[in-house]
Order: sequence, then structure tokens, then C-alpha cells
Amino acid sequence: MTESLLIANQLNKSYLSAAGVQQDVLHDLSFSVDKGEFVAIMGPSGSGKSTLLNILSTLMAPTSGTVTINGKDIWQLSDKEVSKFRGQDMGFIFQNYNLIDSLTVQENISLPLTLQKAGAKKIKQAVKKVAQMLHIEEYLNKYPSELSGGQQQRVGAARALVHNPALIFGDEPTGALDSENAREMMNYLTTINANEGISIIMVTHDAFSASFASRILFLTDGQITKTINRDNQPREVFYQQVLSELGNFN
Ligand SMILES: Nc1ncnc2c1ncn2[C@@H]1O[C@H](COP(=O)(O)OP(=O)(O)OP(=O)(O)O)[C@@H](O)[C@H]1O
Repeated sequence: MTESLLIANQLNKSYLSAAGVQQDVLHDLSFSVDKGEFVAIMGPSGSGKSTLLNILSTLMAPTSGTVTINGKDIWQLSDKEVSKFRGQDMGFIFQNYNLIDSLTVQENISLPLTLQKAGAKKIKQAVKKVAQMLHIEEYLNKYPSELSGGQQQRVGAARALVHNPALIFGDEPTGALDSENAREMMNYLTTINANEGISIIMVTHDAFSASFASRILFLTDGQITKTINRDNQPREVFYQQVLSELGNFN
């Protein structure tokens, strides 16, 4: 039986502009993600994708509604518990990598474990494992500014994974990559999803990247207006389905 890892229930989010005007961005949005699932979120610009991802990943509070991860209502946790949860159970891959320029690649990747105060031996082993998997071993002693965009993005992915999280959040993880590096990143995410059972929730504009997911949620004006499942379809066939769904938005 599949088990829910994350349950979003009746999420609403409103922003108040500087002029005091309220903008309702998410409307009674509910869905769940099973353990080991790979879910993509697509939708037009301004439909609320990043807002939703920020709420799911504890970075922003909803105006109302709940997010439960591994049976815990994340907004009922203390700040300390949220930080611990974020540090241990979640990994983040962003479009702009968010690497720290003054730290080496090795130190950047180590960060989640350093923050957990893990021992030096454990850190070294974990960094070696992810660096091998992502083919970045030879860059460990370099600084981010010495690497290409694709290499930096792989370092960002290694940092998202080094602490063996249950759940990875991606915000346009292939946004800054050329098509070859995007394919490599998606193959890599598919591998860790299949082999390590890590769940992935990813926001993307890109039909190619989304076609690697097992389920795609389409957001329009802060509501899920369509869900499509890959089921047993080859990725190439699912890709055509994604393209035709996107055509409906235009
Ligand atoms: N911090 C904020 N304060 C006020 N309004 C915001 C804030 N963040 C987002 N918005 C507004 O909420 C709406 C949804 O924004 P959001 O970034 O979630 O959409 P998105 O679907 O991720 O868009 P894009 O694809 O362009 O990144 C937009 O109209 C945006 O202007």
C-alpha cells in the first residue's frame, strides 16, 4: 500500500500589497504526495507555483490550511523543530544554485551535514558518494566561480542530497541549463527517485523536464485544474501529452 509523505489540505494564500490591496494567490488547494513519488507542478506565470512550493517546503506560512509531512503538521512545530526538520528531511535544488562563493565545492556540499554537526568522517564519506554519483569529484577543491553553470547545478544537487533527505524540492532545477545538462540532471533525479526512494516535488515551465515525473499537477489561478499521470507510458510519449496539455493553456 502506498503511504502519503506530504498532504496539503485546503491551502489558501493571500498577499497584501504595499498599497493595502489583498491578492488571493492560492485557493483551497489540496493534494497529497506518496512516499517515493516524483511530482511536477506546471502552470502559467503568476499561477502560484513558487508560492505553493515555498509553503510546502516550510519557507512560507499559508494564510490558512495545513501541510502535513510524515504525519507532522509542519506549522504546529516550533521554530527549532522546523529548522531541524528542514535540515534533516528536506533538500532544495534551485535554478540559481545558491552556492556560497567563499566556500569550496566540498564545503558547499557538506553544509547540510555541517549544520547537523555530523562527524568529519561521515561528512567525507557522504560527500564522496554524491560527488561520484554526479561526476563532480574532480571539482571538490575548486570554488563555484571556477565551474560552468551545469557543474554548479550538479554541486547544488549534491548539496541537496548529501544528508539523505526523504523529500527534495526543486524550483526550476533545469532552468539555467542547456538541453544536454538538463537531460543529465533529470536522469539523475530519476535515478535517485527510483534507487533511493527519495520523493521529489519540482516546479518547472519546461515540458521536457516535467515528462520525467510520474504525475504532473497543472495550476491555474492558484487551483489545480488538471492532473496527468505518466503510468507506464514511455517518457517520450508522456512528453507529447505534456506538450498538448500546455497547448491548452495558450
Ligand atoms: N512576496 C510576495 N508579495 C506580494 N505578492 C507576491 C509575492 N510573491 C508572489 N506574489 C504574487 O503572487 C502571484 C503568484 O506568484 P508566484 O511567484 O507564486 O507565481 P509563479 O506561478 O511561480 O510564477 P512564475 O512562473 O512567473 O515564477 C503573482 O501575481 C505575484 O506577483
